[in-house]
Amino acid sequence: MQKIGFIGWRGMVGSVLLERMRSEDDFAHIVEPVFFSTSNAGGKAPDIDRELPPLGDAYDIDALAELDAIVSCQGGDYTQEVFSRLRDSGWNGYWIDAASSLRMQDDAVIVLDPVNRDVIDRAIEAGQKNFIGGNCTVSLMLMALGGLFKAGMVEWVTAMTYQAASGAGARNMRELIGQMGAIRDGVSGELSDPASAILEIDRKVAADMRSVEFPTAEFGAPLAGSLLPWIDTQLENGQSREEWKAQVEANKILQTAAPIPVDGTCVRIGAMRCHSQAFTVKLKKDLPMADIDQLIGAANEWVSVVPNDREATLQSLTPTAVTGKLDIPVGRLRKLSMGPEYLNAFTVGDQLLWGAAEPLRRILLILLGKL
Ligand SMILES: NC(=O)C1=CN([C@@H]2O[C@H](COP(=O)(O)OP(=O)(O)OC[C@H]3O[C@@H](n4cnc5c(N)ncnc54)[C@H](OP(=O)(O)O)[C@@H]3O)[C@@H](O)[C@H]2O)C=CC1
Ligand SMILES: N[C@@H](CC(=O)OP(=O)(O)O)C(=O)O
Repeated sequence: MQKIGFIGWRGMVGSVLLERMRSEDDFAHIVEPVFFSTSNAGGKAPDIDRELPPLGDAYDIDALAELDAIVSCQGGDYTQEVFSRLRDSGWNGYWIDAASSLRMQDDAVIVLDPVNRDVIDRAIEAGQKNFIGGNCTVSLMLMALGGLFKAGMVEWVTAMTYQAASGAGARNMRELIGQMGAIRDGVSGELSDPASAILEIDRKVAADMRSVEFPTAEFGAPLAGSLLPWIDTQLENGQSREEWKAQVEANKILQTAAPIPVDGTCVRIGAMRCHSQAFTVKLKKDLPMADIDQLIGAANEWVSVVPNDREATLQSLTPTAVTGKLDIPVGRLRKLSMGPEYLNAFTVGDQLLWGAAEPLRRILLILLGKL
């Protein structure tokens, strides 16, 4: 692989990918990186400490067809528009993509190598060419609970999620902060007066959040000071599309012989870029807690078990503690009162790192023979 194209590198996921690739010196393994744009062909390529040609046109099928591999963080609309035309032109290179469009196709592998390296290796061996990053929530769940799945201990899981604004996009992150600011600004006078009545502050906050002036163009409803128990589109069976992805993608990543049920409620909360999840795991048998800790904590080099005590939890198991890091802490591990086979667990992960950019960075290295 000599010539590798990057599309969507200036977006939020693409920027995190580039940042990781620069900090790990990945470009040293790439003979000819080529950067593209959907909006600024001919513009300046990003700084990767190397002379680069101007940006190519991301819709130029002939230019794309010269590449050995393409990494796209541009989004599903772009994939829909370009991928089939490129394949129809006879292109047989590797397509690596953050978007969900191709994930469930038979000829696509969902990549999360700390969990499914065996699946990836078999696919490469078999000549498969489409390697797609998983849904952020699913990838973070499997990074956290992969040890239990691998040991065949999981009968079913419910995942109740607390998903960050970043999953909805950069504009949504801005809107969340704008909403926080609007709430604060509406009661700044009362806040500076310690004697002001809290119920009056609360009344004003609620009125501001319900007013038509409150900034909700992106989320469609107030998120700051509230939450949104629906993510992505609506399916006929009552699930949100985000909830549907949990089972289908997890089982595809793991290539399970019989599907393991995974279902729950996906909720947007006012965190910036870390998704949290509360799990109930129905174990296949009553495993001792020490064995559970061992299975979870030894599954990969990023996961760690947080002791189930208040101080450690508030110190290490929050979006604030995890943001910007590859760490996957798992805590609140205890048996539930439903019985010894019912395990409670809670995890937090950066949805732009393991949830989006990192699996793509790593599949590229695998295909380059560097991982
Ligand atoms: N956000 C997430 O958490 C996750 C996203 N994904 C997938 O990745 C795709 C990309 O998501 P995301 O990175 O959030 O999308 P962004 O909206 O941040 O970026 C997408 C593209 O928008 C263009 N763009 C237009 N204006 C700007 C601007 N001011 N700053 C930066 N880019 C701009 C860029 O294309 P150009 O340079 O060509 O103009 C950029 O590549 C998603 O559609 C989704 O399929 C997957 C997992 C998680
Ligand atoms: N839907 C996720 C983010 C995302 O982009 O997911 P997917 O890659 O499955 O479309 C969220 O809102 O948090």
